[in-house]
Amino acid sequence: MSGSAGNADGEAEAPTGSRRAIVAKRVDSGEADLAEISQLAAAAGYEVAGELTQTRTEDAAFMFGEGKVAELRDLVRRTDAEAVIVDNDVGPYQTFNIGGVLPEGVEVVDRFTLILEIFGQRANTRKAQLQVELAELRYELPRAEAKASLAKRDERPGFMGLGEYDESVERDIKRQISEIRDELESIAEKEEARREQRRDSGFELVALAGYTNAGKSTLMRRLADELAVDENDDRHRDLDTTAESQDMLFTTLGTTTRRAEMEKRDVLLTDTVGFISDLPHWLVESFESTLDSVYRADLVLLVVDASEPVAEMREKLVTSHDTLYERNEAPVVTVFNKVDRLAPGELAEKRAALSGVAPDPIAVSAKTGAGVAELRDRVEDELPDWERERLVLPVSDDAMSLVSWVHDHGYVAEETYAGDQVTVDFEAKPSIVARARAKAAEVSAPPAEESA
Ligand SMILES: Nc1nc2c(ncn2[C@@H]2O[C@H](COP(=O)(O)OP(=O)(O)OP(=O)(O)O)[C@@H](O)[C@H]2O)c(=O)[nH]1
Ligand SMILES: [Mg+2]
Repeated sequence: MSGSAGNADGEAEAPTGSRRAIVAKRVDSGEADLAEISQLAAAAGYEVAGELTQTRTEDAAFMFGEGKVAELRDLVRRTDAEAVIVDNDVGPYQTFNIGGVLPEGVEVVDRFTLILEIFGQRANTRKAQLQVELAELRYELPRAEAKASLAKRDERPGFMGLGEYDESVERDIKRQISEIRDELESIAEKEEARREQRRDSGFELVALAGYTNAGKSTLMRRLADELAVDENDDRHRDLDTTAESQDMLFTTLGTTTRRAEMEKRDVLLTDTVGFISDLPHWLVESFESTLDSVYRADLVLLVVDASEPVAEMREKLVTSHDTLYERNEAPVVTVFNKVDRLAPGELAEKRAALSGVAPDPIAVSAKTGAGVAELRDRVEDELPDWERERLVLPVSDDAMSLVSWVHDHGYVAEETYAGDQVTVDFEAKPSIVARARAKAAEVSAPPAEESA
């Protein structure tokens, strides 16, 4: 029914053909690192045709120094690039000014626009599309004014293809934003209701979170049953049927929920969009309803790629904690993934170096499966405590259906029959134990003979 929306066989996608782009970045001090912006460019379908960096304070008009912008123009000409991707928070006027120096038709793309391009390409559900649209509009809003005055000055007619501009554009953007917010809110409410319903059915909700490309989806497949959630819970279909993995940033955009194999607990594991640094709050907020699957979980597994250098791991952990900080309600367990790539001794060193941001991490390889059994145990340990209860019931049809309900909603340690009595010794969430007691009271009650 749900046509497979993603690309099927791990074939690297080139959604828009290869557009050639220059990646550029300015830093106040030190050396500009283009690794991540280049990966983002590749994820958006660009081929990186050239690089340019500058260490200097920000130029108000051009972001880079004017001489550097001239260099950029020459590089664009030489490489025949169609776009310049700037890994800085480029203001509307700076964008306009850089564009004015570049050959006609060459686009200036900043980090956020690039990320939105990637999200736009991956958005295959109504919710994802709305979130991307919301983020685009929120990006556009402060620029609308700048464009209006630029267009009025007629310095470059049809600036960014938007033709005439007036205040009504701003009003229109605001109206669209509020409409999309309303729709997203109603989606979020439905999802919250679904989470509650799942909790009522005895499931614990565990979410995978972490920087993009940390290995969340790969770990999901390790931990989860092949059984898709909708087979357990047929009223609700989750999004994609598979959580894809690729060595690419933002492979996952939507949310996938699977039942995870645990010893005692019934766990629903959710994989979702990864975190990335230097995102403005409006962009993170636009994806709030997707991030709710993390924020509202019972436990968060914060996955980090442990094959990266300590400094990078630390930065990514800090970004992840910042993203979680405001809204997250659940306990967090840090998972050092990709330990198959570590040299002997490296794990201990990294653990020690990162103990401040990653206390007591659990080390796994989602690829080989090493450490995954320990991770399962750890998840069960960290989930909120269960209560123990023992019910003695008269054997009857009602009692048997209660016993099977208890099996479905908790962990039965022992079930014994003696004479016409059955005893179930079990553990479950406090709310489940309370419901089991109430049901037991009904089952055990003497046949209806209430006096009138
Ligand atoms: N060597 C090694 N590679 C891994 C391991 N886990 C994941 N990978 C690789 O890391 C890359 C990213 O994995 P994903 O599972 O797509 O990562 P993700 O966190 O879901 O990434 P996004 O959805 O893009 O945010 C893929 O190429 C995986 O094959 C691991 O334990 N060891
Ligand atoms: Mg993923």
